[in-house]
Amino acid sequence: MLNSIRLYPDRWAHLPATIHSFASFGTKPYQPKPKQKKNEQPKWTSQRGNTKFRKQAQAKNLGGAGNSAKERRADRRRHLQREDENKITATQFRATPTPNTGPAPVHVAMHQSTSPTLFLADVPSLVSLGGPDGLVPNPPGIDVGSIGFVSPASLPNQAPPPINWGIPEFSFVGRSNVGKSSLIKTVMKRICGAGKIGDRVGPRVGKTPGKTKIINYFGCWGSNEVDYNPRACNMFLIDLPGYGYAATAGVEERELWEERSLLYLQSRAPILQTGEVLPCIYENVLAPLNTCFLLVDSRRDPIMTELDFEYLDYLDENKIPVCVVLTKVDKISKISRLKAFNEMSIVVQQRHSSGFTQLKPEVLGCSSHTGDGIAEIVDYIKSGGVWRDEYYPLGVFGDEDMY
Ligand SMILES: Nc1nc2c(ncn2[C@@H]2O[C@H](COP(=O)(O)OP(=O)(O)OP(=O)(O)O)[C@@H](O)[C@H]2O)c(=O)[nH]1
Ligand SMILES: [Mg+2]
Repeated sequence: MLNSIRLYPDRWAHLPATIHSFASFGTKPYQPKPKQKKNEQPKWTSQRGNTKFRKQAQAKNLGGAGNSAKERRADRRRHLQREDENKITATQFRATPTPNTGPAPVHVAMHQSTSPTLFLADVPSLVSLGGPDGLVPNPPGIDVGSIGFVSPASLPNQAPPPINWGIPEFSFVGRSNVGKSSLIKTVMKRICGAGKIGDRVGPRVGKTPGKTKIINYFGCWGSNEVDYNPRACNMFLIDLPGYGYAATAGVEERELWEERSLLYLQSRAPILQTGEVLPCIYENVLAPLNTCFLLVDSRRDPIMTELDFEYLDYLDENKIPVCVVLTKVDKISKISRLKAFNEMSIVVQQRHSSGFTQLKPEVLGCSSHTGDGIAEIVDYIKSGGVWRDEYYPLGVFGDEDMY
């Protein structure tokens, strides 16, 4: 025990002086005093009139030394209360050596989609699969040449574009401060060389969690587009408020954002309120939510938090295609990157084997600061996201050259 006190000197430094002197802790473990029997009088009451006791008590400042009986009672109550508090503190801070567990073991399970070089280089390019009669091959990708802020869509009077416009949407979700807005901004810059078109600005980035408070739509137009109106967009990138801790808002406000984000996702997903899953196409309308990028901070250990899992469950229930992106990879070493990718890949594999089919098997990674991995995310989007894996009946896209 004494050794353990020496091992953890800091643990004691902040304790009040009374605790330091308390029971010379460490020599023997704390034992609670036996409970007083019901009808037994407390010791001090039998000595109430004892002048010697009172003087001793006064000297030790133990209470019971006041002038009137009332004062003495109050003194004793305070003393007993203090003693109780000390007991709790002493129990809490008892010096028990905690085993030194050392750094967490690194699980190295090589997986095709997890090597740190792969995420920089390998996102499958669009493969035209062809299809049975009546079906056309995958759309040849989404043409995006310019990009800009379209509208917020958080409030009822800020309705998102009607789903029958058939414009694909890519939304970015994740914990607050994970880097959603930064990623959208960087993707926008990669696509059109700037984050701004006219007076339309890019997403706002902030150091404090909770910067983005409403759902923001960023429209992307074709490279030859001259009419920058939302109807002419070829796709939308959607910046959502983060979940988890937010420094800029209280719990209630945060919960409101979360609820709005979840409702938005549900309303754009290929599943109806009745529970019926749309086969991507419903009355010639494509469910607009193409892919939901779930951003996870690559520095986290363990990589996924409870909230991330809850969010994944929600996305799964609503049949929303999810692609996991590890962010801020510039902040960690190569070995930590490998560890993060492996850990994430194991999570994806486990989810797949438990029937979570909406999760894309590839794990992407990026840094919005250095630009690593951004080209792959842009490629993924431009090549049609999850749509590249599917077939669509002829005429779904209306004008064939929409893409
Ligand atoms: N080093 C590094 N920092 C990053 C990266 N991406 C974002 N950040 C920083 O992380 C902080 C949060 O970035 P945001 O893009 O505002 O994060 P967010 O997820 O939109 O946050 P909320 O809007 O609060 O939910 C900012 O200080 C960014 O500069 C990255 O790839 N590398
Ligand atoms: Mg943001």
